[in-house]
Amino acid sequence: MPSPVSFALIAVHSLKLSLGDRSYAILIGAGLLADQESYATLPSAPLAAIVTNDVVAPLYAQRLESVLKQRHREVVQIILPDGEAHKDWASLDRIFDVLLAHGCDRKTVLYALGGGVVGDMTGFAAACYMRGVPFVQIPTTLLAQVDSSVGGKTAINHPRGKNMIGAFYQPLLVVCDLDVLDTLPERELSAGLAEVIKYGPIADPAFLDWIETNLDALRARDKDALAYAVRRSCEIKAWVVGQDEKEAGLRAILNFGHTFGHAIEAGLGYGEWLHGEAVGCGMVMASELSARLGLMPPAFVDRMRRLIERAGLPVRGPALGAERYLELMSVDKKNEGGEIRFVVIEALGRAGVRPAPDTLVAQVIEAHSG
Ligand SMILES: NC(=O)c1ccc[n+]([C@@H]2O[C@H](COP(=O)([O-])OP(=O)(O)OC[C@H]3O[C@@H](n4cnc5c(N)ncnc54)[C@H](O)[C@@H]3O)[C@@H](O)[C@H]2O)c1
Ligand SMILES: O=C(O)C(=O)C[C@@H](O)[C@H](O)[C@H](O)COP(=O)(O)O
Ligand SMILES: [Zn+2]
Repeated sequence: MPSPVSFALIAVHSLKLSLGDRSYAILIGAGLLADQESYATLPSAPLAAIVTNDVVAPLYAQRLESVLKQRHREVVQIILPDGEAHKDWASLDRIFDVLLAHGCDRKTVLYALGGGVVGDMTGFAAACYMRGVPFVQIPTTLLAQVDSSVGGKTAINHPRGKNMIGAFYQPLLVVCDLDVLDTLPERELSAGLAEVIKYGPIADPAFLDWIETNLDALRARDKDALAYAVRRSCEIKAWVVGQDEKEAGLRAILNFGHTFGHAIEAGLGYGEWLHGEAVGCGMVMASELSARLGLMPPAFVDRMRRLIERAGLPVRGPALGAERYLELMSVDKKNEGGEIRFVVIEALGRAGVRPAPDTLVAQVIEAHSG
């Protein structure tokens, strides 16, 4: 595990995700989106496309287009409908239609400007268009800055399961501009905190302590606190992905809370609960499972539930019924041979993946839903 940076005023910081010739920088700082310097290492190409949505476009697309026009002859904007419900084939088709209509070629650079939904779809479009074009992540939500923009998981949803159609495809660069978090709705900030909290129990107990101490500052959008949270989260994610890009093993720890969380998202039809909300609640359930398997003490479940609640997140799942949860969780990429596999905490800062008896999982669900 990389040793943590000190919690102090951070200007622009550059981390590296090491993946051989596909390594890339993760820039973190204020005002980076409209700073020409942020993009200096990118290849020059005549054409570029900004992929964004109808909420983010009015806020930031023009600013990005102005700076990119200094690098590219033509910059196309592709504005998708907002929301998780649109992380689908129709949005992907729209991206391909516009790219083809503008004669975009293999050198065309795609810039994902938005949250995780835009980032995941732009990455998948970049992986597919002409069998692969370069793309850049410019995450504009806390969740996207601490998690989805880093690591190259790209996908769309299927009604039966979350992120079921996708590819591993790495960006050339990630640009996290902390200033854009100013306009983020409070509910979305809380959703991002779920993925920040995740890194503590799976990899870094000291970070969990730090989050508990600094949660109020994070919710008040203190820039130093946010800078540290983004930086430490990206450090941990880059450390994991750098060792296991395609989730042969270790990377699955980043899925803590997601087996239950994805069931909630799919079960409610994508969008009613935010991804971060479902993951927050899913982490309470996965903590309970860890305790019922005898791996962690009951006090750990209380600690996680209290922190997730303090972050402004729901801690009880929707009343879908244990049987429906189990049915939904039977569609999960971690499953093997028809067996549902869960990320559990084995010791504070260490996670593992294992199956659990349906009866035990049902008890966990009954205890934390409805
Ligand atoms: N690829 C990965 O590794 C990974 C990791 C975590 C999550 N995800 C995916 O990410 C998605 C969730 O991402 P999200 O939480 O960013 O949701 P999102 O992309 O839907 O964005 C949340 C909301 O905030 C709006 N928004 C974005 N930036 C804004 C800004 N600066 N100011 C005001 N509004 C803004 C968006 O338009 C949207 O309405 C899910 O689909 C999830 O599966 C992927
Ligand atoms: O990067 C990863 O690996 C993660 O699991 C990060 C998760 O936060 C993210 O939600 C991811 O998209 C879930 O992956 P999936 O393979 O379960 O779809
Ligand atoms: Zn997630």
